[in-house]
Amino acid sequence: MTYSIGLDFGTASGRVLIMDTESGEIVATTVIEYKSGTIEQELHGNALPNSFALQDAFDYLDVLKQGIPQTLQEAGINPQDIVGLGVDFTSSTLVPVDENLNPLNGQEEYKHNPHAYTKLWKHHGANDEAMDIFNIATTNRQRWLGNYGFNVSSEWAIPKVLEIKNKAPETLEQIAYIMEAGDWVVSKLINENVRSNCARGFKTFWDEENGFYYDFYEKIDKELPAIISSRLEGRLVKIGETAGTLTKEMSELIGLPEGLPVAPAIVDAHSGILGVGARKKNQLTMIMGTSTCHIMLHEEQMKIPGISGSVKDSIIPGLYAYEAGQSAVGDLFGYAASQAPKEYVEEAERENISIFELLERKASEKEVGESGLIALDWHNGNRSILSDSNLSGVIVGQTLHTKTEDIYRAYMEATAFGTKLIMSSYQDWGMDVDEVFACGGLPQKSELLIQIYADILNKPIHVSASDYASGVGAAILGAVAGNTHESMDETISKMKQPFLRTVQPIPENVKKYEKLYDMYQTLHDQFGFKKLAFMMKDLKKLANKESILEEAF
Ligand SMILES: Nc1ncnc2c1ncn2[C@@H]1O[C@H](COP(=O)(O)OP(=O)(O)O)[C@@H](O)[C@H]1O
Ligand SMILES: O=C(CO)[C@H](O)[C@H](O)COP(=O)(O)O
Repeated sequence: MTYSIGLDFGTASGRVLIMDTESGEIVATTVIEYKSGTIEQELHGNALPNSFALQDAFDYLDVLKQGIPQTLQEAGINPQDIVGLGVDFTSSTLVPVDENLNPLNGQEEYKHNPHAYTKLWKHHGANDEAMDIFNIATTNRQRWLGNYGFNVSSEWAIPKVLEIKNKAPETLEQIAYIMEAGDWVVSKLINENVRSNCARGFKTFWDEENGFYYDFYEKIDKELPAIISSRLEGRLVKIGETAGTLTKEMSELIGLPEGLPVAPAIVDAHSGILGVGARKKNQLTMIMGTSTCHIMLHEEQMKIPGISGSVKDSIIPGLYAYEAGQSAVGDLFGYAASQAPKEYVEEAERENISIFELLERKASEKEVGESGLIALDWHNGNRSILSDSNLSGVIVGQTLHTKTEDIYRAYMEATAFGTKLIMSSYQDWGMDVDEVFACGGLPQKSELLIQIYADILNKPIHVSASDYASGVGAAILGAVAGNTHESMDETISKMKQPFLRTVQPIPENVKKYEKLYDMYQTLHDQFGFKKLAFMMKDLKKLANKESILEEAF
């Protein structure tokens, strides 16, 4: 028997999976929480701006050093039977490193310097830079931003690099490479600076044909082209290929055989597509966790406003993958749960259930529309379709009778309405949505959530049996790197996870939600209007799709 390892690095933890490459069985898993978590309020006693979300890359190494031996032991298998290893990671999560690929924050003199730390995908410290880049693109928006939804997000790599240049130029001098965290893990494993086409295509203004858009960088900042070519270049490896093999040093550290094939890193959400086995056009996959990503596959590239991006060969060789997303989903539910009143906390304790479970049960007892609330889920900004990290959350209709569970349910509905808007954008551009898949940590945790999504999208939703779809995807790429089967397609067929259940829309709820969706759209357009109006002006000129845009917005 042969096995493959998937390393899935999420927002709060890293997960190690060992999978049987023939049966697709997940033989063992380990979850390692990041010791420093997300560093948001203060760094070693110094306050950080609200927009900051940093991590300590040494925590990722713990996932390798502790997680892999622990999982091997639990699986009770011979490490020599492991044939490959794959890595997926959140993105754009950037690690600044020195010449030896060591994170800069590990050096004593940089311990207190936020710009020496990993900037997590949801770090919004580059909001001003993103807006500047968006404005600078005016002269050639179709070419530079066309494959990026005609927009710029502070969650992407280039604004974050520019932020370091603007706010900490002396630190930038000491940074040898700025790496996507997934590329960094792979590079450490094989001891070579390699970069995957997946995150690069989605987060850096790059495509395979033209490479980095150096003419655009030049317009943004005269020094940027040199910064990018020295700090972001590296040997390019494509999804489906092998990045390299495990070094002796790493082999001794993590207990896997020297020379083990390692796959290039894939963005975590994208990896989920492989895990559920979505391979055809017209399949929409929602990867639902701290945030949600909505991925579509298609054989053509279209410049769709408000969609985060499209990249060829980034998940399935030969197809374009489109990504859209919502920046706060599980995070928003976590925030709502943290606001629960004392009597709810006590009730949950008495019943020995989590606050999530208590709120879900109470919210399930409510009828659609009963609370009179409508919310906008922009508590961590809006990724799609407005791409504005400065936007904030809204809840209307509160009265003295509003209960915590009403708000909790309104937030769930808001995320589903946001997903409907994203799905409509795909449909407006000619991508039918025949099937909807849900994976990630959330779908299994909340039945109510998936029912609300089925009702609001008016689509049956197939829920993955594994809450580790992204890790499964990484293990699939590990098996592909190890040449386990004839083709990538065959590897996916053997290792993808089955569906746990299909949730059907309830017709009565569908009707009620249609009315609420109209209200949601009004609210969405009112509060997102400023940025939208700005985009509309250019998009009308560029995209020549006036009627569709007018309807959609
Ligand atoms: N029962 C639950 N209902 C709703 N949300 C939950 C529940 N349990 C955890 N969450 C939220 O799910 C998110 C974690 O999702 P998960 O997919 O496990 O992790 P990641 O995003 O790191 O990959 C957290 O933001 C948390 O607040
Ligand atoms: O932007 C991303 C993908 O492009 C992030 O990786 C993602 O949104 C964070 O993932 P998760 O919610 O699973 O932690």
